[in-house]
Amino acid sequence: MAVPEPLSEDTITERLAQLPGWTRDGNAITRTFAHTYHETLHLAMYVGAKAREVGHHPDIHITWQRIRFDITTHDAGDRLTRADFDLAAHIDNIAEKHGATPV
Ligand SMILES: C[C@H](O)[C@H](O)[C@H]1CNC2=NC(N)=NC(=O)C2=N1
Repeated sequence: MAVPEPLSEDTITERLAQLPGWTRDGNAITRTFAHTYHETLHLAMYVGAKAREVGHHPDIHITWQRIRFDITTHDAGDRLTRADFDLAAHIDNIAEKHGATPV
């Protein structure tokens, strides 16, 4: 399979501007939501199902009433690609649908 192409800095800036709430952390993008501990577990499952569907997987960090998603493309040497931003948009939709509060 072809190696995914890392995005240019200009494109990263553009795509990030379309995803309010997501911030850059080096070569990853990250966003945290608040919910009950139980619901963060549900959210992880729903996002996991979407990740399986699209073939791109976020790192998921769950703590007390917080869930954080970190996304980068490992196949591109941990660089940002369009798949990262597409997945972030899916996560926003899922989080909103399930009543998670942006932090
Ligand atoms: C073959 C398969 O599509 C790849 O290994 C995918 C799976 N999910 C992935 N997820 C993420 N975040 N980065 C990847 O490089 C990646 N690669």
